[in-house]
Amino acid sequence: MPSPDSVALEARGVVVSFGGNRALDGVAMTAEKGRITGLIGPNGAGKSTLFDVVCGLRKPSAGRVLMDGRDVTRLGPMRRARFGLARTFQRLELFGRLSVRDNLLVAAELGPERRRAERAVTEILDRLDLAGSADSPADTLPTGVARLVEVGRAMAVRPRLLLLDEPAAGQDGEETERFAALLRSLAGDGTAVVLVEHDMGLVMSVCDEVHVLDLGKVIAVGPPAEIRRDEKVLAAYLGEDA
Ligand SMILES: Nc1ncnc2c1ncn2[C@@H]1O[C@H](COP(=O)(O)OP(=O)(O)OP(=O)(O)O)[C@@H](O)[C@H]1O
Repeated sequence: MPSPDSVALEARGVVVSFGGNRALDGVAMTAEKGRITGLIGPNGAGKSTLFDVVCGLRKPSAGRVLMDGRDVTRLGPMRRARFGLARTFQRLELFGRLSVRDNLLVAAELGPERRRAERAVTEILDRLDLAGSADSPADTLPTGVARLVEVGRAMAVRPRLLLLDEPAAGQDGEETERFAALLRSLAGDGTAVVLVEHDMGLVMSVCDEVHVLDLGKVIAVGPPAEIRRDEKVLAAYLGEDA
């Protein structure tokens, strides 16, 4: 059991229905500071819906969300962001005509580092190895790089809880390796990182713990080595359309 002080995020008994479809059916999950928590599951399992609930974009019909032990279930996305939550989206949400640097500046100027926003952005660009693309308009970037910019924009608000929705989609092998190192260094700073990702190699190599969702229910929680040979998990993925 993690100590209460180390838990950055706790979701309890979360229920979300779309008409008759229970997208989340009593879901619980925790994410700890300084650790990378994977959230995996076949298509339609409920991963993005759980992110929507955690960041305040969707109200659950039952259940609670706690950040640093504080119940934020009734708070909107802006208040949660002020408490230190940042998120990237599966569908890219960059300002296409703004440069990479300006995309990051917009975020940094909203965060705790607004008084040194330009310096903070330069540091992030270096950390992401994006200095060479700083002046490129976001809509000219290859997808893998654009996803990295999204992560940089989330980093620019100095989050304590960072939700990443398929950040490695579109990256090649080398980019994914660099990205894995970045995730480890973010966790090393004390950030609680939650990773939704279909690249199982990445999930299994970087995550400290993995939660598996299937049809709106958590079917397994554990370290990657256990999850990889869990029969319920294997069965859920075998049932997925290739
Ligand atoms: N806005 C919506 N309206 C109706 N149904 C929705 C909506 N959003 C999600 N769903 C349904 O809820 C379920 C969970 O969807 P969700 O997108 O959370 O899954 P996911 O695990 O993120 O899938 P993927 O890996 O394909 O992104 C699916 O059955 C989906 O069709």
